[in-house]
Amino acid sequence: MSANLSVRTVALADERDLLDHVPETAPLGWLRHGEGIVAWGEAARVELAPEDAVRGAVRFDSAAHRLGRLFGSAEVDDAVELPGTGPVAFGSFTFDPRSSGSVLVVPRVVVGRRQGRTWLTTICDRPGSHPQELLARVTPWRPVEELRWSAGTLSSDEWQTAVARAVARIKDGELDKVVLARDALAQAREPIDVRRLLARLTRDYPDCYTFSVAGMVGATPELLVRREGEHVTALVLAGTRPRGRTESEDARLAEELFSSAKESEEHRYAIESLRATLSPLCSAIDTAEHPELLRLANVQHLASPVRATVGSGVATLEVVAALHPTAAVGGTPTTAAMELIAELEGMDRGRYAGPVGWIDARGNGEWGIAIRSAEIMGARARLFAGCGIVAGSEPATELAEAETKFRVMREALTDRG
Ligand SMILES: C=C(O[C@@H]1C=C(C(=O)O)C=C[C@H]1O)C(=O)O
Repeated sequence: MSANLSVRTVALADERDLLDHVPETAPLGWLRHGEGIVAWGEAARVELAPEDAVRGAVRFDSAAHRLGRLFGSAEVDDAVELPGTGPVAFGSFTFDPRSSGSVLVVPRVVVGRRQGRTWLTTICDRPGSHPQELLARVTPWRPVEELRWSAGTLSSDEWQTAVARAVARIKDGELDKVVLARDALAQAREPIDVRRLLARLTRDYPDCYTFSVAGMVGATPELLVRREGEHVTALVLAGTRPRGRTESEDARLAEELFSSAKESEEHRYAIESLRATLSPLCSAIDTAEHPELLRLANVQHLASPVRATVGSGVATLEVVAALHPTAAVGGTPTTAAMELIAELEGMDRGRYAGPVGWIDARGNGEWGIAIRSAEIMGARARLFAGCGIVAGSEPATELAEAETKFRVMREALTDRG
C-alpha cells in the first residue's frame, strides 16, 4: 500500500451485461436493474481488526481514514465523473464489531454503468501502465455441480428453542425485539463460480442489490444508505410474509401484512431507530407516513423509504457506522439485542447482516445490509437467514420464515437452468 495509485476512468461504448466482463477469480460487484459496478483484481486490501466493544465503531473510522489516505494520494484522471467513477473500494463489515473479517478491497479493474452510461476504470501502481488484470480471460460461467448440504450451528429444534427463549426474555421486559439468525452449510465438488450465483441473483431478484465482496455474496432488499453528494437515501424493511401461490393468496398475505399489529409494531421500531440515528448527522429527514409493499420472488415486505440531507463534513462511513446495526437485523434496544444474539444464536455471524457496499473518493456510495446471503469459501458455502422476534412470535412460524429467506441463496446455488 506504499505506491500512489494511478487511476483512469474512460467512457466505454459497450452494452453487454456487466457480468459478461468479469473473469472467474474473486469477482466484486454491486448490481441492480442491470446497472452498478463490477470489478476484479486487487490494488489494495484494507483488513480491519476486531474491536472489544459490542457497539464499537473504530473499524469504520479506521476504514475511512485508511481509504482517505489511499484515495487522497492517488493520481486520478476521470473523464466520466459519475458516482462510482474514479477510484472505488468495495467493503464488507462483520455484524458484530468483536468478530474478525471486516475488509475493504480496492480493485484493479472496474466496469460500471449508470443511467445507460458505461465506463471502465483501471487502477495501477504507475502512471501510464495498464493492470495485467485488464487482459484476464473471461471463461464461461461454470454451473455448481452436486452440492452436499449439512446442518448449521443449531438444528431446527434447537433454533426454535432459542426463539422461544427470546420471546420469554422479551415478555420479561428485557428488550422489545431481537433478530435471530441461523446458518446452513453446503459443499460443492469444485470451487463455486461466484459469477454464476450473481447471474442467478440479478435475474431472480432485480429489485434487490446483488453483491459480491471478498466472498460474501447475496441479493439484499435492504439498502442501509445511498449517498450522492449531500443526498442520502435509506430503505427500512421489516414485516414479512411469503408470496402466495395464486394471485388471491398473494393479495391476502399482503393484506395480512398491512393489518397485522405485530408487523406494524416491528416496522415502527425500525423507522424510529433509523430516524433517531440519522438526526445528529442529517437534516430534512423525510419518511412516508405509511409503508409500501415490496414484493420479491420469495417474500413480501413492508418497506419505508427515508430521505435526508447529510451534513457537510460527515463521512459516508460515519453514517454507515451510525446506522449499523438497524433494528431490522439487530433488535431494540440495540445493545441488549446484540448481547442476546451472541448468547442465543450459538454462532459467529461473520459478515452476515453487516454493512456491504462500495464507496468512491468523493464519498458517493451505496451500502446495504448483507442479508439473503452466503459466505463462499472455495467449494464451500455458508448460508444465513434471520427473523425479527417480538413478544407475539411463534417459533414454528419463524422457522418457516427463515426457510423462505434461505431460498434466495439455496436456489442460486442449485439452479441448473
Ligand atoms: C434478517 C433478515 O431479514 C430481516 C428481517 C425481516 C423480518 O423479520 O420481517 C425482514 C427483513 C429483514 O430486515 C434475513 O433475511 O436474514
